[in-house]
Amino acid sequence: MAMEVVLETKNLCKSFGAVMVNDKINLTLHRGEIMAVLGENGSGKTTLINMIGGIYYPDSGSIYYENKRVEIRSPKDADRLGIGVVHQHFKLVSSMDAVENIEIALSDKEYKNKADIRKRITDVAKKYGFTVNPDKKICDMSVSEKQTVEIIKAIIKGAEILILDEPTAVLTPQESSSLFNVIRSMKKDGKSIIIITHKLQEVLDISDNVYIMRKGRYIDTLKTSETDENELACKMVGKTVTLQIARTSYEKKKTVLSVHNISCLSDDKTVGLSDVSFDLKSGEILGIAGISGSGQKELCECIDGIREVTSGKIKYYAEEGNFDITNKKPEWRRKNKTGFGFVPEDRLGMGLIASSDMVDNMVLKSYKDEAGAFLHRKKAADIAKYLIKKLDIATPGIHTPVRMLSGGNVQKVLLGREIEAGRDVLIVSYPVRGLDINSSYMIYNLLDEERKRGTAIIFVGEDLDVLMALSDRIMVMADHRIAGITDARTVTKDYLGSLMTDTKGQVI
Ligand SMILES: Nc1ncnc2c1ncn2[C@@H]1O[C@H](COP(=O)(O)OP(=O)(O)OP(=O)(O)O)[C@@H](O)[C@H]1O
Repeated sequence: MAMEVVLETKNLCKSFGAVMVNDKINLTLHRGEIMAVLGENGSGKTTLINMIGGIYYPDSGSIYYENKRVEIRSPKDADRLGIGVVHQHFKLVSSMDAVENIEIALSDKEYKNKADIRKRITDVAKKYGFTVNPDKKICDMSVSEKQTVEIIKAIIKGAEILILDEPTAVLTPQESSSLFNVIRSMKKDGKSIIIITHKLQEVLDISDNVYIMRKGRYIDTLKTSETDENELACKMVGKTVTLQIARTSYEKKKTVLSVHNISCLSDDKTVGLSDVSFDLKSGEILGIAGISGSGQKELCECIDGIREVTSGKIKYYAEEGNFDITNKKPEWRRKNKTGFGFVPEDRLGMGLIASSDMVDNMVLKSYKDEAGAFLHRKKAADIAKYLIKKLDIATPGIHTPVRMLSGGNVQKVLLGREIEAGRDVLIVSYPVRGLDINSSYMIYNLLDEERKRGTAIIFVGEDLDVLMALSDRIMVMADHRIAGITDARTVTKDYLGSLMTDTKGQVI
């Protein structure tokens, strides 16, 4: 690796209120280096890149670009220096196509001509191995395509340093590996990359060095080729962590949910689900595997009552009696106490109010049907306190607005709320996206505890090893139908992989 230093931070400090979230941070990035930044949720990673990217201004300390001290007071300053940041929430105009989005992002007159921009996009795509349609509207693009536009935009704006904040959290494994190929060709071209990711396997796969933070402090920089998952996890958390998933065998008592031949439409009115049937028992985790977009989202939404089922039936067998919940709206479900815990894959639709604190957000979900405003607020406050302890949520307290929490901690609030609602059925889609490795295992073990309590769980996941370790059965979806339902204890990864690409819909 070339040893030329491109970026250096010296003693960078940033506090929010009384909390020091970056404490004397020194980081050195070399030309052509891929540096992974690793740290638990709330350890200060995003804050650090936000200072380098001009979103926050440091309280003290300095930043050097190519050995010259620089002032980065806005994202425009960062752009001018050649620092491009791709945030988790993309900054693109949905109604415009890629060319128009890049056009408005450029201050440089040279590229203001649409044909020039289109050519620049295709040149960059060709050079680094991206696939992109410059004339496609952002609203019609997949998450991965939108991310591609963001990265191309940064390169066209002249980025020599590219900073990616959890870029793979929203990508399928296949999309992640194409992104990594692009990152490798950028490195070959002399660009430097900082990547934040919680996935240790990715850190080992893509980076040259790993920069580790804990509770706002710098801990260590490790050479990737000389470390492993266990060392990374321990350095990050500050103690030995066991990366083990419990799977309690539980005698399944009764069927709680029965899905009979359901079909539905997708958002774009094509097939969303085709003739899907299965039963779910109390105390069972049914893992759902499949290439993203194979009907998992539609299935969860039909069961939760927020997507219309066009044919078929969904039945819920509760203590209080049997209910046909097909196409029953959330209000009806709430009134009849037939609602389920639900963590959808689209986090924005999860019903958290960013400006409210944890207590109000707890009240939102479950406790408003109970008598007495004071009582249910007290109960919600108790649950908020319990969750902070149980899930190790980093927050100054139960009355801090949720928007002030780090991404992973917001996610823990949501997950905790849905799990603690104590419903008979819990549906979780990609529950550990954005969570650090320690918190991810905390969640797996919490799901196991729920199973022990008799909760019936639908767990949509992407990591086949985790699905195989945690679930009782795995249902594989392909092409919006069931490709197979297998015993998670005996199935092989290869077999699951073959079902994921099977479009014949053969139930085993
Ligand atoms: N605007 C803000 N106001 C108050 N506190 C904030 C603000 N932004 C971040 N924080 C706090 O700073 C701490 C560090 O947050 P940061 O987002 O940098 O963590 P992170 O390491 O990126 O976490 P994650 O992995 O969950 O994304 C958190 O405790 C968070 O609550």
